[in-house]
Formats: sequence, structure tokens, C-alpha cells
Amino acid sequence: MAFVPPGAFVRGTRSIGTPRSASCLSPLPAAAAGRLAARLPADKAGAPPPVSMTAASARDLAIPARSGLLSVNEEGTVHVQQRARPRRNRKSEGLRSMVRENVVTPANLIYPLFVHTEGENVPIPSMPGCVRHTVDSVLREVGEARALGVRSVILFPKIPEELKTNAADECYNPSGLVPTLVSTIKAKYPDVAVWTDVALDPYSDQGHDGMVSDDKRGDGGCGRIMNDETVEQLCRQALCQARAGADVVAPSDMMDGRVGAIRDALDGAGFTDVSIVSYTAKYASAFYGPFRDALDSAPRESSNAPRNKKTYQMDPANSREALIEASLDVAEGADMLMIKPGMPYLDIIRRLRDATDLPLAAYHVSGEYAMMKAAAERGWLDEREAVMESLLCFKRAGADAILTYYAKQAAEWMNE
Ligand SMILES: NCc1[nH]cc(CCC(=O)O)c1CC(=O)O
Repeated sequence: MAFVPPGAFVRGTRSIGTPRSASCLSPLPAAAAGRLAARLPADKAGAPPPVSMTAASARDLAIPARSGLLSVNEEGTVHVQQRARPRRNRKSEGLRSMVRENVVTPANLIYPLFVHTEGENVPIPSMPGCVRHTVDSVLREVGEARALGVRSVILFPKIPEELKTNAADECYNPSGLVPTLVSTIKAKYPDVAVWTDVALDPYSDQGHDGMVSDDKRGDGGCGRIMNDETVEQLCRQALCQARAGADVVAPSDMMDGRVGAIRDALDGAGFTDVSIVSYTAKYASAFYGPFRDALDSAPRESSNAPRNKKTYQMDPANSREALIEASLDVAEGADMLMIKPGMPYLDIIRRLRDATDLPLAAYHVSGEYAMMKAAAERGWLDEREAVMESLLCFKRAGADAILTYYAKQAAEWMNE
């Protein structure tokens, strides 16, 4: 009997019982046939199996001898003619953990924290377990995460409505919420890496990451998102954050040329040590909904503002475009590249992993968090198992670091 390509039908030909009729043709599992064919030398591939099979023992199989792979030896024990058995490497936790290719540790996690100027913590309904923190509370949270081994946090501010403008000038107010918190956190925990988001949306009365023109010459007859004017504001914002002590600035705005401009601005002011983690491949995604609820930062309906962020965030249909963004960010001096959202975009993480040697970060975003929480609350998912698996999958796809609202909880689980 010759081996046949995976997926084909094979006929048992050994002299057991009567010749098979067409109805006895059985599918050989494709993977098994492929594996065996690849591994056996050509002359052995068609040879009969070493155990002799009697007609009686073949009948005992209940299924007719099919491919020659499944047989019964003289003691009546069923035997598959399979030398390579990958399951041997999975037979105990000792072996499984020895050959495990990827692990996630608390040090890989970046903890996003929502902050506001009010006197009490306010829960975020679409993100159970997350709150907008007061200054005291955020310090406590950073301390607890740090004690569990999470050494990086990123801050997202909810800015009072009266401070929002189209130009978003509050974003570089040195005594604003973010700069104040950065210096407070750094003073108490100098070894925690404090990241800041660079984009105008929390400060914009249009709910956009960039300034909106009033000329109605943009997409759909709305205002345009003004790239270069926005980049100038982003440079001011990043500088202000660096002066406050930010370790990492993370432009999430998707304007063209912002990484290079921010690098120049930082270097020109002596902040050569401040890192830039670029949101390189940031898609115009529906998975940011809960985040926009948390900060009241969604595009505004009543104004000149475009209804969505599609003229600057990337089209979910595209993956080559991520490579274009990545090569620009690398050339402009980014220290690390981010992919966002996370789970639906693992292919993009892998494409960037193969395209650059820079560290990669994946953002497990608010909508992904909300979905897992909702399923877990209903008892439909084992939250712990599902979260830990998700984090591991980011690593396997090629991410080094993961921004996740589960950071503290996951670190707690890892420490158990
Ligand atoms: N530029 C703002 C920003 N930075 C991070 C997120 C989303 C994060 C999340 O959903 O968890 C957003 C929202 C957006 O672009 O509308």
C-alpha cells in the first residue's frame, strides 16, 4: 500500500478477512497521514506493520482495519504505528513547563489607569472593576501593582468639560492633572516607569485626537483633522509630560510625522532619555467604546467634528498599512511599537514582529476587557483561565509587553 496525500481515502490491503468493498473505504486522518508520510523513509512507508494481525483480532477492533496504521498485537492490545508522539512532551507539568515557549510575567504588563480631579473614585459601568481614580487612590493603586511586580503604568485623564477646547491647550498645562500626577507618582515610586498618552482627545471639545478645522473641507463635509497644527500641540504636550518626569511618552493620535517631531522636541530640550512608544498600528476600532465612556472623549455629535476617527486611525481591513506605519516610526526614532486593539489583531503583531527587531507592545483594549468581564459575570467564561490565555497569546504572537486593565489582577494570579 502506498501512502497517499493527506485528506485522501486509503484502503486497508492486508490479508485479513474478505477484500474490502468500496463502502469500507475510510478516511485516514489527514494530519496523521501527513506526519507519518513525512517521517517514514520511502521504502518503509508502504511496508506492512510489524505486528501480525489475525482476522479475529481485526474483528475485535470493531472498525475494520483501515489504513494499516491501527492494528492489534497478539495480546489483543490496540496499537497505532506511530513513532513520533508529540504527546510525550506534554505528559506532565514538569515536562510541559520545561518546553514552554512563552511565559508572561508581571514585568511584561503595563497598567492603564483612569484619573480625574474629583474627590471620589467613580466606577466605569462598561468596565467593571475599573474606576476613575482620585490622586490618593491612584497612588495606592500604583503601589499595589508595584508590590505585585507591575512596574509600568500609563495615565489617562478625564478633563473637566470647561477646560476642553478645539486646540486642547490644557494638554500642556504644567500644573494640569497628568503632569501633577506624573511628578507625584515619580516622587513616591521612582522605580515605576510612568507612561503618558500623547493625543488631544481628552482635552478636545470635539472629541478628536487632533484639531478640527472649521472649513467643512474634510471627510463627509465635516471639518478636517489638521495634521501639522496638531503635531505642534503634541510636541508641547510631550515636552510638558517629560518635564514632569514621564519615563515614556506614547503618541496615540496617529498624525503623520509626530514621532520624529516629538523626538526632536524632546532631544532639543535635553530629554534624550525619555522613550517614545508609538501607537504604530492603531486601528479605527469599535473596541475603544468603554474607554471613551470612561473619559467622555468620543467624537462629538453636535459640532463640526467628523463622526469617527477614520481619517487618522487605520482601516481594520488593512495589514500592509501597518508595515508602512512601522517603517516610518522606526525611521523617526520610536523606541517601541504598539499594536492596538489586541486580540483581533494578533496577525498584525506577528507581521510587525517579523518586520522589526524593536520591542513590541500590544494593547488589550477596553472593549476586550468589557467582553471578558461580561462573559465572566454570567459564568460563561472562566475569567482567570481566559485572561491568562489571552495574555500568553499576545506573547506567542510576538509582543514583548502588554497594556491591560487586567494588569494588577493578572499579576496577583501570577504571584499565587
Ligand atoms: N487617543 C486616545 C486613546 N488612547 C487609548 C485609547 C483606547 C484604549 C482602550 O480602548 O482601552 C484611545 C481612544 C481612542 O483612540 O478613541
